[in-house]
Amino acid sequence: MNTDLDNNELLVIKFGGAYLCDKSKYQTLNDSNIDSFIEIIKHLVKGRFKLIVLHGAGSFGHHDAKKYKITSGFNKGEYQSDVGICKTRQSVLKLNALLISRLNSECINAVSVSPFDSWLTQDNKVIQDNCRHLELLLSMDIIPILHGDVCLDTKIGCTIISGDILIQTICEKLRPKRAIFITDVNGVYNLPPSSHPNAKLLSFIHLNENGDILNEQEQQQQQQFVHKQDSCDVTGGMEAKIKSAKTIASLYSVDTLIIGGTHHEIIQSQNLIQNVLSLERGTILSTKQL
Ligand SMILES: Nc1ncnc2c1ncn2[C@@H]1O[C@H](COP(=O)(O)OP(=O)(O)OP(=O)(O)O)[C@@H](O)[C@H]1O
Ligand SMILES: C=C(C)CCOP(=O)(O)O
Repeated sequence: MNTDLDNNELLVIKFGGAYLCDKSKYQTLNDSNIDSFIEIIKHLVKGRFKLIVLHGAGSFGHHDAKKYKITSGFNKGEYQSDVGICKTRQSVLKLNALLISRLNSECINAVSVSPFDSWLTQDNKVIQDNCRHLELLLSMDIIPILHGDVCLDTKIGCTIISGDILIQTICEKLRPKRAIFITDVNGVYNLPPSSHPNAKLLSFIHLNENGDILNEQEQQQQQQFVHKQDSCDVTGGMEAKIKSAKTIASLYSVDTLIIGGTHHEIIQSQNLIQNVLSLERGTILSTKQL
C-alpha cells in the first residue's frame, strides 16, 4: 500500500487537558470546549488537512497518576503501581472514548491509537513508537487520536508519557507542515498569567537550530516564563510544553504554535502564521525570521 505522505498537508495538533477538562476536579469535562474541539477538527478536515490528533489527560489521568506515583516507576509494594496503572488507564481511556464517540457521531472517521500498547520508553526516553500505524491510517483518511498515557519502561517498569512528548517523536518521524498545541491560555506569556494579570503574550519566539531563543527581550525573560502549576499535573505543565515546542521547531524545523482553543478563526485559517502575528493571538516558535 502506498503511504507516501504530502507533509505539506499534515498537521499534528495536541488539545491540552487543561482545555478539555477542569483539571482541578477529578474526571470533569469542560463541555463547551469539547464542542469547540469538534468544531475545530471538522473545519480542519473540510480544509483538506491531514490530521494527527493528540489529547492530554487533564483530570482524567493526572490525579490517578499522581496518587499512585506512576512516574516514579513500578513499585507494587510501596505505591500499588499495579492498581495505579489500571486506574490511570481506565481514566484516560474514558476521556479518549468520549472524544472519539463525539467525532464519530459527526461522521468524522477517527480511531483511538493508544500509546500504551505500542510505545516503550527506557528510563523515560522513547525507544519505540507507533508512527508506522499513523502513516497507514493517514493513507486511509482515518484520523488517529492519541493521548498522554501510561507507558511501559524497560528500565523503571512504568512511567507516564505526555502528549507533549508523543508529539515530538511524531514530528521527528513524519515532519508535518505544522505542530499546534491548544491549551486554556492564549499562548506563552512572559510571566505566569494566572498570578500576573499584566503578563505580556509573546507572539513570536525566534530560535536557533539548538533551540536557544534569539529575540533579546524573550531571552532575558525566559527564566520567568513558568511557575509551578496550581493544578494537578505530573508531566511538567507549560514548562514541558515550551521545551517540547522548542525541540520540534529547532531540531525538526517544524513551525510550532501554542494557542488558546477559543481562537477558532485563527486555528482554522489557511494563513495561520500571519494571522497569529498580526492579531497577536497565540505564540509561534520557529527558526525562520517570520
Ligand atoms: N508563562 C506562561 N505562559 C502561559 N501559560 C503558563 C505560563 N506559566 C504557567 N502557565 C500555565 O500553564 C497552563 C497550561 O499548561 P498545562 O500543562 O496545564 O496545559 P495542557 O497541556 O492544556 O494540559 P495537559 O498537560 O493536561 O494536557 C495554563 O493554565 C497557565 O496558567
Ligand atoms: C497522566 C496521563 C495519563 C497522561 C498525561 O498526558 P498529558 O496531559 O498530555 O501531559
